[in-house]
Amino acid sequence: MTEPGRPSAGEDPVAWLESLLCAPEHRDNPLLPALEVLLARDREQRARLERLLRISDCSHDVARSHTQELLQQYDKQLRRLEKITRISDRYQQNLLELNERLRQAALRDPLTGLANRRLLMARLQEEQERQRRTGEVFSLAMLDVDHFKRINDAFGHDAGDQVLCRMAGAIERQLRRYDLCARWGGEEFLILLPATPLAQARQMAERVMTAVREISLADIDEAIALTASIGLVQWRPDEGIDGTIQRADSALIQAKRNGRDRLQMAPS
Ligand SMILES: Nc1nc2c(ncn2[C@@H]2O[C@H](COP(=O)(O)OP(=O)(O)OP(=O)(O)O)[C@@H](O)[C@H]2O)c(=O)[nH]1
Repeated sequence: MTEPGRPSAGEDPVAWLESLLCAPEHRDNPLLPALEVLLARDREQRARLERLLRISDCSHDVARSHTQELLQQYDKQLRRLEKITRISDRYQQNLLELNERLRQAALRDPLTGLANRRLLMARLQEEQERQRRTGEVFSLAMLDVDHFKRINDAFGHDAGDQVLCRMAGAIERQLRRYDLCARWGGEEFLILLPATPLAQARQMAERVMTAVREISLADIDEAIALTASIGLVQWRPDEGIDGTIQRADSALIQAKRNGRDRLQMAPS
């Protein structure tokens, strides 16, 4: 039950006041004009408040959608960046591989895949410096295929190339991991044997000569017998690298003069 002169539970006090002001029994009440003014002001304030709330909600919505848009753009840029990074990684990898292939090409003989002169000279330089530090000597073998021109002349240049490649393989199979065989030019090979005195180098050179004799050329011609001559030298601390190579070359010439298919050691 509503207490007389009070709004019922849950009733809006403004609605209650409006209903009181409209009631005919209050028409002559002297407070009526003042209450009507207050009521009008209250309505106006409520309307303003609602307007403000609407504007605030609206700006919230705008801010929210703006933030979402920025987040989407950020995600998109991030995905793009990931893609670019992946591509750039791939390019870098390709570039590294290309560099490595170029480096290899600059240091390798294209026909046999052996070291070329440049790589051998660099290794000889290192060996010379190492010898000065450790006192260990190295040996050098200059190997030349015997009568190679005959193979070229009889079976053609391609067959000659095949023989050179098989020579390279046969020599390398006799070497240790730290030895280095280079193609010095034409049918001439230079073998660096680090930390190897002459007597030990001689055994290795003989093994190489045997391996050369055992190369099979049956697919080219049954009758070819492949042999090589070797000039062998031990490095001397009092000479430069060129001097050592020169002595190996002289020993090789001597081996050829002595009848080929043989090893000639240079005096130390
Ligand atoms: N197939 C082929 N032949 C080459 C290559 N480089 C050089 N030659 C040939 O190797 C031959 C070397 O001949 P020579 O210097 O007379 O020597 P040789 O016939 O081996 O005789 P000796 O060394 O005196 O036993 C020449 O015919 C060159 O043309 C090459 O890369 N491929």
